[in-house]
Formats: sequence, C-alpha cells, structure tokens
Amino acid sequence: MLKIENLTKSYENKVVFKELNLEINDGEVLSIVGPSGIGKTTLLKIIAGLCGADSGKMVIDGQKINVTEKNQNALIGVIFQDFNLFPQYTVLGNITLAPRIVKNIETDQANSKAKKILDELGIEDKADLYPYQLSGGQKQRVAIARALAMEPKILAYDEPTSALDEFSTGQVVEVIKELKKREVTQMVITHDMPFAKKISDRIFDFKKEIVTK
Ligand SMILES: Nc1ncnc2c1ncn2[C@@H]1O[C@H](COP(=O)(O)OP(=O)(O)OP(=O)(O)O)[C@@H](O)[C@H]1O
Repeated sequence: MLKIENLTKSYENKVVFKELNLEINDGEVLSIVGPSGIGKTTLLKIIAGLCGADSGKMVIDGQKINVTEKNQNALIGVIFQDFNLFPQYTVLGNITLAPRIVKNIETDQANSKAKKILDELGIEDKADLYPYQLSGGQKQRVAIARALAMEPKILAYDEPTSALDEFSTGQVVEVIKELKKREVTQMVITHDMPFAKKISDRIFDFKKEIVTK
C-alpha cells in the first residue's frame, strides 16, 4: 500500500500542489485525472523518486520514503508516456538490463524471466526485435514488461494511451485488467476519462482532490 500525506511541491516560487493526500491500496487500479498542468506527472515523478518534493510523507509497503530528495526507488516501476526504450538494445536487452546491472541477476536467469513476462503479455515473439521494429502498442507492452522485471510494488503509468490508437488503447485496457487479476497494484495518470472508467477501481480527481469509485 502507498500512502501520501501533506505532500507539497513548488517549482521555484510557484506552488504546484499543497498538502496533497492520497492512498493506493494493494492490488487496486487507481487513476489520477485532471487538467493539463495541474501536477499529475510531477506527482508521479515524486512517487518514483525522480524529483523531490518540498515537504510531506510517503510510505510504501511499510517503508518510509524521504520525498524531499530525488532518489529513485525500485518500489515503483514507471511506464513513461513515450516508453523510453533503449533503441540500441533488443526487446530482451531492454527488459534484462536493469535486473542484470542493478540486481546482479545472471544473464540466463534474467533472460528466462523476461521471456516468461513477454509470454504473459503476448509478445514473446518480439524478444529479438529492436524498438524501431515495434508498433506503439507493442512498445507499450515492452515498457510494461521492463518495469515488471524489477518486481516493483506499484506500476505507475504516465498517460499510457496518449501515443496509441483506439485498437492499441483497447489492448492496454486488457493488459491492465490482466495485471489486476494477478493483484498488481497500478497507478495510472490519464486525461482520458472513458479509459479511466474502464480500468479503475477508484479515480482521483486531482483538481477537486476527491476520489470516486
Ligand atoms: N521542471 C520544471 N520546472 C518548472 N516548472 C515545471 C517543471 N515541470 C513542470 N513544471 C510546471 O509544473 C506544473 C505541473 O506540471 P505537470 O507536468 O506535473 O502537469 P500535468 O498535470 O502532468 O500536465 P499534463 O497533463 O499536460 O502532462 C506546470 O505548470 C508545469 O509548467
């Protein structure tokens, strides 16, 4: 479970949000919606440790995280809007890089785990391709596979449908629902309300700071 209390963030002297409170329960899909520029991506970056907040508290699975420092934590697996795949590596290379380098997992073991995840996501036949050889929807699933390979507590997506057509968006809906069945906790930042309604247990309206089911 993730719990955020009284989180405040400003850039220079401009306050983005003040004393924000939010909880994500184990195994749930929580969408975060709100108008452009309100601070959704900033919140995701703080949760993932990619950016520091001014003040506030955060606990993930009982672990207190210092939110005021930029300190990337492996508890959150982020799927970026533009996927951020490494163009010079194959799909398998993209997925196994962090487990090998950060977690010192043997290549054979990392490869077999990556193949299992690719199989679960229905793209096992893409293992030896490079990112430029994939469609947007396939890149998205590789980005999800790469995040899952690090066994995060929470998967956090930044606008997962913004670069996708309707068909690929439908596939993302299926992947998120499938991961939910496996009790993966997921946080989804999106502009797309119909999409949010399809996938979410709860929706956090960033502007009104209220949660609806
Ligand atoms: N590195 C930065 N330096 C200064 N201001 C920033 C920085 N990053 C974001 N901002 C500002 O903080 C505010 C929140 O930005 P953020 O990207 O978090 O919003 P958002 O809700 O994710 O928007 P969008 O839906 O358009 O992606 C905006 O006003 C933005 O201009």
